[in-house]
Amino acid sequence: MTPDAAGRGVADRLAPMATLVLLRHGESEWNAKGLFTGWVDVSLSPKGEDEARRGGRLLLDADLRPDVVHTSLLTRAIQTANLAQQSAGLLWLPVQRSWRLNERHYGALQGKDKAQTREEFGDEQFKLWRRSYDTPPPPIADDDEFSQVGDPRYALLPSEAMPRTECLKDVVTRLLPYWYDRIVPDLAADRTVLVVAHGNSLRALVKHLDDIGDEEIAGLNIPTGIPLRYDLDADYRPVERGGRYLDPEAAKAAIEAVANQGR
Ligand SMILES: O=C(O)[C@@H](CO)OP(=O)(O)O
Repeated sequence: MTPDAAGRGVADRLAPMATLVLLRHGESEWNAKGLFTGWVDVSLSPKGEDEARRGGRLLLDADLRPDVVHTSLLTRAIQTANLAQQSAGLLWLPVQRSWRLNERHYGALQGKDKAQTREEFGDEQFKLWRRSYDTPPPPIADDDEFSQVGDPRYALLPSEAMPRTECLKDVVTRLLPYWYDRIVPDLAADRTVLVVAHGNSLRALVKHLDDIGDEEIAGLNIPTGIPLRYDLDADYRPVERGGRYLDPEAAKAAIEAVANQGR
């Protein structure tokens, strides 16, 4: 076997090096109502709390014990991490939070009913705003009741870095520094990493991991509350494209439901 510059053989480089588990928060109160949410800080619904606990049990059943947790700054992700960790007996784990894992900012659509928006603007525009890679919704006004300007949790974020709307491409841009600078070092230290985040911030991360094309990403939906396991090689790329949901059957049905929202 010919060693590479670092003295590793091909087999070493392809051997799984680290485990990453992605978990979308459980159903939120606004998921249940069919409203665009984005950065609006809503809580989990009772169903979402159950999903989060079940997510923790799925980790236990799969013998997956994360060493560290990363969440967004939004309550629904924080609650999900807490409930999942609690049901897995892991409330003591170190947790880091960052706005870079927040949901995509949904701009002026925040607080709007998905079905009504689809009726008003048509299927094509609705799909573009929801799932296209590079078409952001119109920006939200700073004095809108659903704007996050002035929210103390973003006090350290300079005004020009505070999104007023985002497309998925913008999310990839603000998320990748966190991936490279905060998550990869944990993986490099042989830690199993749990990332508890959101439908679209996880779509951005999965796009990067699986190297999904800008058109193809429109068809990817992430279900609430079902852990998705990725074993990564020495380049922090998935050994198996798409990873593995810990409950594949439930994931299939839930993915379908997310895709059909607003109908
Ligand atoms: O409203 C939102 O912020 C997201 C996730 O709940 O919705 P969608 O799946 O429509 O992008």
